[in-house]
Amino acid sequence: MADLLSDDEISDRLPEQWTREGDEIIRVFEFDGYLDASGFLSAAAGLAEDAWHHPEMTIRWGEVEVRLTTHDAGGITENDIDLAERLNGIHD
Ligand SMILES: C[C@H](O)[C@H](O)[C@H]1CNC2=NC(N)=NC(=O)C2=N1
Repeated sequence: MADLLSDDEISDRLPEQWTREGDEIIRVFEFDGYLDASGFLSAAAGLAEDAWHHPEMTIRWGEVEVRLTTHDAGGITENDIDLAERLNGIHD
């Protein structure tokens, strides 16, 4: 199981456009409409399954909010950072 990251490690490794809220890292990905957001959601779910690391994702018109934490560790680990970077990669 991945170890919890320290506050400094989280700050240093937080990917672009992501913010930290307590035990989670969050990004709201923006899109031109609902179907674009839906396509991202599906692709993101595939990356999560590949990583075997599953975020909470909320789809709204024109955006997908992604919240990542490592439940098994009770906080933020490198698994969260790594998946956040991969999600940036399919959007930015
Ligand atoms: C049993 C299963 O391997 C675990 O629940 C995995 C699955 N996906 C997961 N996703 C997240 N976000 N955190 C976990 O600790 C986690 N653990």
